[in-house]
Amino acid sequence: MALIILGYAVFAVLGYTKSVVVNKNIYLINRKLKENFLTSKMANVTEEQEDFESGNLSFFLNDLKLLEDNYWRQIFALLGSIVMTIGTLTYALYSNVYITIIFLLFMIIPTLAPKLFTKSIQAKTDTWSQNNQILSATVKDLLHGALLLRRYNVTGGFSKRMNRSISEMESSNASLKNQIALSNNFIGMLFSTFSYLPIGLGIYFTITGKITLAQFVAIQYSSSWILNGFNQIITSWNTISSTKSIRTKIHQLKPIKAIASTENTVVMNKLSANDISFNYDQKQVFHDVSFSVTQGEKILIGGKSGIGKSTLIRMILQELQPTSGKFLFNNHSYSQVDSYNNFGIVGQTPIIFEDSLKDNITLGDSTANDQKVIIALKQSGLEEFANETSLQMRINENGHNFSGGQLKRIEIARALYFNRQLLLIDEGTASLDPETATSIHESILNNKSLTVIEVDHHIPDDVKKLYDKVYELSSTGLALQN
Ligand SMILES: Nc1ncnc2c1ncn2[C@@H]1O[C@H](COP(=O)(O)OP(=O)(O)OP(=O)(O)O)[C@@H](O)[C@H]1O
Repeated sequence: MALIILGYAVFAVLGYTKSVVVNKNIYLINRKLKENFLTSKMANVTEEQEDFESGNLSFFLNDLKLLEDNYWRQIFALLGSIVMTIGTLTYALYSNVYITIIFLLFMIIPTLAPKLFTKSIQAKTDTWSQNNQILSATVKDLLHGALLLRRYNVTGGFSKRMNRSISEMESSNASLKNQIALSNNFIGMLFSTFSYLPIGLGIYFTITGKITLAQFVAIQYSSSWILNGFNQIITSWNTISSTKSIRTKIHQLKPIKAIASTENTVVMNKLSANDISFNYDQKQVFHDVSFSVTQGEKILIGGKSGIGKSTLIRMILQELQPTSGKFLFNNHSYSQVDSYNNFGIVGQTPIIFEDSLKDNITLGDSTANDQKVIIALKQSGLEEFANETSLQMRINENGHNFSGGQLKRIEIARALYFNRQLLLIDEGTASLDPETATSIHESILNNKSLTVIEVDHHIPDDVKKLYDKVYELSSTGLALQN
């Protein structure tokens, strides 16, 4: 009795140890995989990528979870089954080679069966993944716009879209699980059926004296272990193959590019645009645009909405290539990495991270020198936060605990902290009240060491006076206004 209890206890400890080892490995694999995925996506982002946030968020949370359950855990299960099967197979072969081979031959058919299901399971996994992405985009959109919907008293707004996304995702989830269950049960049935047939042969051999009764019993017992082992191997293999498209996407991850750092900045003397023309496909946006800006100079480029001001900024950043003409930095061609190393950008909507004020300025470098951050805060007009206590202040989601003007100044402080000598401002103050916009302009335009190219079409005349040059962009080129 005590021996039996001890046996069960040993099995329990072994079972627990196996789980701990598997979970430790899954932890290490997931950590590495998720870090690599996120770093690669962040390092290779471009403005053109559709559904970048919702698509990747869904892949990160859903597809990688599916990969854990249906790939990594199955790999460990597969290894366990292989060890068990080889062990019992060796024992069975030792008992009687011929009967064991007959058992194995009967298993060929169920072993081939998963091929029937591979394609349909993969297709259902792909549908599940797409529907998860659609649902993520819907959830992100609805939570982002929840307050607006409430303010219009239409909390049920977009309910059709929400219901459709949820139901399509859940139904593809159920459909995928059903398909895997159908496949596994079918394979299980074949294994059971084909394992009974050789038993008849075993009985015949025993009756005719070709094998002893002891051998027959040994083979029959071990055959059920072998059968289970094979069944588990095939089932795991079947589930593993359903994750093929997820694994393909991981293999296609682009390598991590060099990340821009303050060490790579060079002294800026001049940036020039020489006869720049640009088309989106066949549609001409503008042509023959030329200008230059030297160190410390501030220029403003106006022009009606849709004329191509943001397009021009993206070309300066080398994110878009001109149809003809060339941009030169210090009289040389330059790459996108050069532009990211040397140019700071302030856009219409501030990009704010749910983190400390310091991390928002140093972009996550909490080991950065506080004094350097404090200087950047002062230079950008955020004196009230230019102290060590305020640096640790947490900025809420979307910067809700800061004003629009303060968030804008945080973006400017970021560029100054990173020693960006050329600031590209794309309608940076358009959403602010005139007083705040003027005050922000004053702190930027009075900074002698900063070079500024700003594109905006609603800058008041008294602020226009602060620029060295004011241009007007039109489809036929750039005209100097002062
Ligand atoms: N990815 C794109 N594909 C095709 N056309 C585009 C694309 N992005 C912008 N456009 C078009 O190019 C033109 C210039 O757009 P751009 O955003 O540069 O104008 P803008 O002067 O900055 O406008 P605004 O002042 O309203 O911000 C517009 O007609 C716009 O519709």
